[in-house]
Amino acid sequence: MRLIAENLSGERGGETVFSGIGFALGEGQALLVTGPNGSGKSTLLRIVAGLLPAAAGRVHLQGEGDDSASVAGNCHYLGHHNAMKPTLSVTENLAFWRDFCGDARLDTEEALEAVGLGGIGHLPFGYLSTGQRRRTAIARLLVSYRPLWLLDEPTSGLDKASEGRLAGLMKAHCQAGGIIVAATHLPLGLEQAEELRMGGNA
Ligand SMILES: Nc1ncnc2c1ncn2[C@@H]1O[C@H](COP(=O)(O)OP(=O)(O)OP(=O)(O)O)[C@@H](O)[C@H]1O
Repeated sequence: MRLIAENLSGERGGETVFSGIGFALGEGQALLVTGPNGSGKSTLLRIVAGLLPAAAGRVHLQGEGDDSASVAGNCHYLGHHNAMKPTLSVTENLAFWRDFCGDARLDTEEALEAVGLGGIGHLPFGYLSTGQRRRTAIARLLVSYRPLWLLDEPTSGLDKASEGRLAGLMKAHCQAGGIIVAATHLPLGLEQAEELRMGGNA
C-alpha cells in the first residue's frame, strides 16, 4: 500500500494556506510535517484524513489490489483533541473506538499498558491529567489496526518517558509495514523519517 498526495492546495476561510504539496509514502515509511505556526500542518493532515476537502489536488491509496480503498477507512487520525467522552471510563472509550474502527488488535488493558497507563481503565476519562489523556488517545491507535497513522502534534502534553514509549510504538508500526504522517515541532525519534517543511509554498 502507498499513500500518494498530488499537487495539494489547502484553503482556510477562503485564503490559500499552501499549494503544490506532494508526497508518496510506501509501507514502513514516515513523514514529519514541520514548519512554523499557521503554516498549514494541521490543515494538511485534515485534508489527508478526508476531514477537509482539498482546494486542489488529490490524496489516494495505491496497492493491495484495491486502489479505491479510502484513506479515511484506513487511517487513525489523532488530532489536537483526544476524541474521548469525559464521562465514560477510559476502558469504555477505548472499547467504543475498537468497535467503531474494527479489526481489533490489543485489548483495552494491553493498549493501556503499552502507554504506561495499566490499571486506570476504570476511571472516567475526564479525571485524567493532560498527559494521561493524550496517552489514552495514543492507546486508541493500538486497539484497532489501521495501516495509516495521521498524528497531529502527538507528543503534546507528554513527559519524556511517554515520548520514548510513543517513539517505540511508531517504530513498531513502521516496522510492521505501517505508514505515519506526523505534524510536529519536536523530533519524534523516527530517524528514518522524511521531512516535509511547510511555510514556503502558499
Ligand atoms: N476554521 C478556520 N477558519 C479560518 N482559518 C483557519 C481555520 N483553521 C485554521 N485557519 C487558519 O489556517 C492557517 C493554517 O492553520 P493550521 O492549523 O493548519 O496551521 P499549523 O501549521 O498546524 O499551525 P500550528 O503549528 O500552530 O499548530 C492559519 O493561518 C489559521 O489561522
